[in-house]
Amino acid sequence: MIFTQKLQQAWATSNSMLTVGLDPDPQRFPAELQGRSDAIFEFCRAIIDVTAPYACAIKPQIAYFSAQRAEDQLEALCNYILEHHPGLPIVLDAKRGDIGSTAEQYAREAFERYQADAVTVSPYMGFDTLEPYLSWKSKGVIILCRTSNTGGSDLQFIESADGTPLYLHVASLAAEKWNTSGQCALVVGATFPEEIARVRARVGDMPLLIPGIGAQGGDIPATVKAGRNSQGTGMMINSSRAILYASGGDNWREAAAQAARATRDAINAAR
Ligand SMILES: O=c1ccn([C@@H]2O[C@H](COP(=O)(O)O)[C@@H](O)[C@H]2O)c(=O)[nH]1
Repeated sequence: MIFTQKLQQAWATSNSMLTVGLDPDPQRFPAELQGRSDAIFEFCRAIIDVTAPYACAIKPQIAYFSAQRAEDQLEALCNYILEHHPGLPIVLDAKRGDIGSTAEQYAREAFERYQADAVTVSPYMGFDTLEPYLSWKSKGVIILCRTSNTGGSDLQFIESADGTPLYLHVASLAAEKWNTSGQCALVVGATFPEEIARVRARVGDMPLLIPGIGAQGGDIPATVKAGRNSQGTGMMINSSRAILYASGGDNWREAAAQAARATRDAINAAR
């Protein structure tokens, strides 16, 4: 199934726009998993199982796996999601960006090796570097636009002669020229609701991946009001650490489920 269709179905069936981020940090794992060689897989598998009812997508951040030499565990997790939660889109957060020949390999890594439904990419090397991802016609290409970190303004706020900031150029290009597959989406941070609203005004109903609630302190009602599309959906609002590490004690599974449900409910209350 194509990415946007799978996402639409997930929004509807889960009644949720929460994306659960997988940023597994072994130093923060519960005692029962310490020292196990499969700890990353087991931690993330449990998190996926308990939060899936409240989520519209799962977003593994690849650095947390590769830094631990745990790419095999990420592969196993993606297989697990496909088998046990087939309706949940997998968004591989890799923020790739390189010349076309290398981008072809990154696209194969995301879509063949990890069987992701979508991958995050950087737009700053231009359209030819996005084409290898776009040639996978059913796969989502999620382009960095207005990131959630404060330093994002260093470049993304640079204005062209007509006063348009760079992040809005990216939004316009993504909506008007680059979306050759119809599967593009944009990353905009929940820490900047005003910019979310400006991006939404430029891109119609295009899906937005919105990190920055939870540990980064983004405001949920402001985010939802700024980012919802004409259908009242259109967002994958990501929370990682606030869900993964809701408790470091024996009740970590229940605490993660509770955090995911409360976040889903807070998002829905603002719709
Ligand atoms: O602008 C961006 C783009 C990506 N991220 C990623 O989202 C999660 C956020 O984690 P939290 O624990 O919920 O803060 C993480 O994987 C980032 O790499 C982002 O934060 N901002």
